[in-house]
Amino acid sequence: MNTDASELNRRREAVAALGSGLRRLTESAVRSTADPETLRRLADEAEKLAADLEAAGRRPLGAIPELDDLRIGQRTFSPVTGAGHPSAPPVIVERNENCVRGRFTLGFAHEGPPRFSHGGVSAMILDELMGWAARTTGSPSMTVDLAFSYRGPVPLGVPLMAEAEVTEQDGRSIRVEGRITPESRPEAVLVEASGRFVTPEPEQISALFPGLEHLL
Ligand SMILES: CCCCCCCCCCCC(=O)SCCNC(=O)CCNC(=O)[C@H](O)C(C)(C)COP(=O)(O)OP(=O)(O)OC[C@H]1O[C@@H](n2cnc3c(N)ncnc32)[C@H](O)[C@@H]1OP(=O)(O)O
Repeated sequence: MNTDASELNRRREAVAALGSGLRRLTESAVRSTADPETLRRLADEAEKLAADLEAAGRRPLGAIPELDDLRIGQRTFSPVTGAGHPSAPPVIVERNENCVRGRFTLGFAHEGPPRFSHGGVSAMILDELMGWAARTTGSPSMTVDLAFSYRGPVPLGVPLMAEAEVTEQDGRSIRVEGRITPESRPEAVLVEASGRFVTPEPEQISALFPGLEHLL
């Protein structure tokens, strides 16, 4: 495959366009009040679209998409930040020296209590952003311990912000704090998180991610 810069850009734009269409479809599906005949007809069309995508080529388990850069948290198909993922908000991330900030709006696809986010969605967003904050130390790491306080319900359809920062590093262990707030009221903390991330030993990296060591 030709992977020069303009070809990668064309692919990136096409992946984002498909992701955007699928997100609209997902949102429409979970809001739909259509009759059973309409739903059955659309289900058949969805199966055909899936078969077309499968026939056009699929990456094997563990293969990193050529659009990704794991060192900076660029993951095209992440369920949190991926422009190509059908249920990612997606969170748009800015990285700074030892912290990251993400902006996003949640929809019906992320609903828990009526009108509010599912608690697991907030947790998933914080886990990923806190992981990328830990990565600002220069070492790849994995979540080993993560605790949340849900202080207020997280509204759907409202611009939100998630922030994560490294507060301590001791050898392989990195402490990270995170929070979700409304974008317009950063002082109103809705979810607070505190976690520990551990850098696997080189032999653990080789065992867990064979062949990917140079990408981490
Ligand atoms: C990398 C590329 C990513 C690249 C891609 C990243 C995408 C972003 C994703 C966001 C982040 C995730 O979700 S990551 C996915 C979720 N996480 C995981 O699957 C991790 C599962 N855990 C593991 O595989 C393992 O715990 C390792 C490999 C991380 C570490 O194993 P280990 O080396 O045997 O650990 P061990 O020596 O026992 O412990 C090391 C230190 O951590 C502490 N520790 C260990 N486990 C825990 C624990 N559950 N709770 C508290 N503390 C713990 C120990 O007390 C010790 O502290 P001390 O005695 O030294 O003080």
